[in-house]
Amino acid sequence: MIEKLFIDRAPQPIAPFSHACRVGDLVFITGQMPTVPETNEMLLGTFTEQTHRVMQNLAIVLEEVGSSFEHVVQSRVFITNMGHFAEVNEVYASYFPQPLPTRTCIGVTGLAGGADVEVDMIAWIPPSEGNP
Ligand SMILES: C=C(N)C(=O)O
Repeated sequence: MIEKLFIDRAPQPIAPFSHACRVGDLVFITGQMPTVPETNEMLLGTFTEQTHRVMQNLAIVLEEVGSSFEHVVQSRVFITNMGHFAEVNEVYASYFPQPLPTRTCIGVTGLAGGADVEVDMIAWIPPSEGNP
């Protein structure tokens, strides 16, 4: 069964998608943008600022589905300028315990809403009271 999840606390969708789809103990999370959840406005700051916001948005979704950065198995990072690769990596890595999940980084010509950073993830949902 596929469970399509809508997360109230996360930034609201700016395109036709669910925040996440759960299949068994895996959750597939839509690419998060640097959108501020409280205002639903895009934070178009530096790559560092945008990456923090993106990772904070992913933290909201991970928490709401009963997972965490520790349980991410794969991510994809999209950035509009590979000149900021190192800057994005530093912020990105700071959210994970070691060892890191698998990842692909892709340089793109543009992202929705004029953003410079987008990250999507696949994560495992470990057993818990709500997920026996
Ligand atoms: C923002 C997106 N993740 C999208 O448009 O697909």
